[in-house]
Amino acid sequence: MSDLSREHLASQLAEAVAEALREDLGRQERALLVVSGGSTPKPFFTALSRAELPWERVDVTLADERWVAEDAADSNARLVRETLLRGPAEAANFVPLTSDAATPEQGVAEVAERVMALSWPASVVILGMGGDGHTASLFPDSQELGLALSTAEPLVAVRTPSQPQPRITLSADRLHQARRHFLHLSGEDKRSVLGRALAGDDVRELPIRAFLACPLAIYWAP
Ligand SMILES: O=C(O)[C@H](O)[C@@H](O)[C@H](O)[C@H](O)COP(=O)(O)O
Repeated sequence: MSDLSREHLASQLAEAVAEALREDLGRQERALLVVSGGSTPKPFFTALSRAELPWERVDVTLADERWVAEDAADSNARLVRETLLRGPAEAANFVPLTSDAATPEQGVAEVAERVMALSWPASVVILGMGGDGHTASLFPDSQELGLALSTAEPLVAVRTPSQPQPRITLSADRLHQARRHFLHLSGEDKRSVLGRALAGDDVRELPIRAFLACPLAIYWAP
């Protein structure tokens, strides 16, 4: 693992995303940025937070979220608040994907209203990928995967044996509603999984495949 190359990749991705936001803000009032959570994005979020742009006109939301309190260690909202919404980017408008409801099934309608009020299509969607080929919370072992891949609804509550927490995720349809898609991943294991995904077409086996047909800028470092 080369930290330097991952840091460099993160900076390159941050520059590309900042440029995309500037471009859209040059012709519309607001721009929507949809980001993924997990561990990979941290250096990217830090680099992007330093970008000089009219952040007060940028809405930021998540591709998915664990249904946990926003101050929980594994909250994606906490990750975004602590690493992206700093410095210049602190002025951005962050829209989290959780509510006070006890479960994502009870909270999904309220969160969907909040998300639908944003300025779609998004300027940018940043996807990550897990070792099982999931992206957002489109997990191959989730009983809601078929729904999340086919519904026109913006959000789906997800439970999956491979994850300790219930989740909420943007649907594949909603994640496709963006002008630009980026896939940010690192390491040899994920490169190998991506290679398998590119060589096949069964989306339910490797859900990242749902995004490999559309223009997708892949940012990978060892
Ligand atoms: O909530 C999440 O965990 C993410 O949205 C998820 O889809 C992530 O992108 C992958 O699981 C990769 O995570 P890592 O970057 O931690 O490998």
